[in-house]
Amino acid sequence: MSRKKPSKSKGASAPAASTLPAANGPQPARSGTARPGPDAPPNGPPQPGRPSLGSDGDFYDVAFKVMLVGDSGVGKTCLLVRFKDGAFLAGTFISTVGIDFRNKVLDVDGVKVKLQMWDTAGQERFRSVTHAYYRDAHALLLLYDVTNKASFDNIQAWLTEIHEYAQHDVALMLLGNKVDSAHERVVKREDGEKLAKEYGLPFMETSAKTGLNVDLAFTAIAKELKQRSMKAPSEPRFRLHDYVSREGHRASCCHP
Ligand SMILES: Nc1nc2c(ncn2[C@@H]2O[C@H](COP(=O)(O)OP(=O)(O)OP(=O)(O)O)[C@@H](O)[C@H]2O)c(=O)[nH]1
Ligand SMILES: [Mg+2]
Repeated sequence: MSRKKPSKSKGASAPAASTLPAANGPQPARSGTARPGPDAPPNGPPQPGRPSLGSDGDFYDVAFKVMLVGDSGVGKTCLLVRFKDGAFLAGTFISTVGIDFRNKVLDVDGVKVKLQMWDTAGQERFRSVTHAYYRDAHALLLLYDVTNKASFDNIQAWLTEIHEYAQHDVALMLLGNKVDSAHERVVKREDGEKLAKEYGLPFMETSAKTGLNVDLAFTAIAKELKQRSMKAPSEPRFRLHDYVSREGHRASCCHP
């Protein structure tokens, strides 16, 4: 069994994207799937009955790729670190170079779902690098910063890019981050809701600093992807929109 250690360093150079079948199927559990790029095995139907050991030493049933996109500085890396490690990266802003990734295995209704989370660089000069990864993504978290109007205005441009490069059925969620910075807020919650409605996207406001809605955003995506790939005929359909609007906490509720 392969025990390759995946590169986790910032600034990891971008491997070429691996080929996916048109159906954008989930990755079945098997060793070595933690490593993105040319060595990653082709996707295929999930095999929930055969939990496998990933290269991080983590058992999982099915794996999916989730990509974080949005302008530089909106908090993609911090959101990922908050979710993965439960910590906030305060201090000097270190912009991501190229692409970085982290893995986390979640228990979704008794199924071990491994999320391979790709943290992209928001800076324009890395755009061609990130384009190569879109088509392999099963889900995209599109972020803007509620204290930065330009990052909100750029959401439409990001959606155009997503439609151009991602799979047509990619699971997509819009996140307005940094809601802890109430005094600096320039994008109202209603504006985010309106934009999300316009494009038919599930929407939540988050804070990588306090952790507000961070676990929820990733869990919602994991539930959606797991259901898409292994829903039993008798099982009621998971509705991402409903789940997110029902479970999403408002910043004023002072959740963690
Ligand atoms: N107050 C507050 N600051 C945040 C939050 N999330 C991120 N930040 C800060 O915003 C800055 C940018 O965060 P990053 O996560 O590095 O931004 P990024 O989107 O990864 O940026 P690129 O890698 O350049 O694309 C850092 O100084 C963070 O400390 C948040 O939820 N609240
Ligand atoms: Mg970053």
